Amino acid sequence: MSDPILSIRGLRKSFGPTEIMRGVDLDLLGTERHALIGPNGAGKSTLFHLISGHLAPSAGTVHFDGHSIGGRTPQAINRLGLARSFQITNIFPKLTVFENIRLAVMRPHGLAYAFWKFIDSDRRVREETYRLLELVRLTARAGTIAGEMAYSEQRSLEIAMTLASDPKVILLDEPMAGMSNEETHYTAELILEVTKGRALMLVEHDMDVVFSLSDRISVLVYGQVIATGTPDEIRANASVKEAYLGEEVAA
Ligand SMILES: Nc1ncnc2c1ncn2[C@@H]1O[C@H](COP(=O)(O)OP(=O)(O)OP(=O)(O)O)[C@@H](O)[C@H]1O
Repeated sequence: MSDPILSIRGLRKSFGPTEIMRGVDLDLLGTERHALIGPNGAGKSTLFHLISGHLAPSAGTVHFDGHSIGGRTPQAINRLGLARSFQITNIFPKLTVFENIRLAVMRPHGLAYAFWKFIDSDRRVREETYRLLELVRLTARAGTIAGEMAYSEQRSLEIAMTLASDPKVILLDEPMAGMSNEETHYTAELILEVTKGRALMLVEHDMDVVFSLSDRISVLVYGQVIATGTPDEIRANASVKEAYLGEEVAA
């Protein structure tokens, strides 16, 4: 399944006297879908913050695509090809769907908002914007004000915006949160489709999604990875059952 594109070793994070990450080792392979699961407060969001540069590690290393990225800024890490979605907070709710995606397409080029008019004539930006619209099945919504769409459509938009920088690694934080069963199913299919050929790391509480979408799963408990393996391996792992999954999911 390819070599690791992201390697985490001995990662620690303390807030004051409290150690939240207690020596995490984790590899994300180049084209795998890898879910991070664990009980509330285990440190999943903190680990994402440490990978994406929103928090600096207290100790340990994070290597991404040949670069040591621990402690770099989110912008610097993003430029190297790691994109993180923050649910729908990346969206500009008063702009149209098209304008949102166009903005995301332009962002990696460092073009300022003021240049929109000029850029409007740039065929490549338009083409790429339409390609992404189509990829997330929002072409018919191009002219819709983003904030007026259904939650799952806003999620699709957000995924398109995450893809705009053509990242090698995508971190998705609870992509199904707040969705109906139907929306969850739709979004899972979409994630499968749009992350082909890239690495995905996913934090998600819906275990049906986790077990059907993932190539591998890591279980984080109290700031440590207690197991990494295929869905079948994780289901059968006695310490995972005991610490987290219980009999219900394992059955
Ligand atoms: N900035 C902070 N300062 C102090 N404590 C923090 C900070 N951020 C997180 N924590 C603590 O770290 C622990 C892990 O939190 P984190 O949000 O990473 O867990 P999680 O696994 O993502 O939980 P959930 O599944 O509920 O989202 C929690 O006890 C939380 O209170």
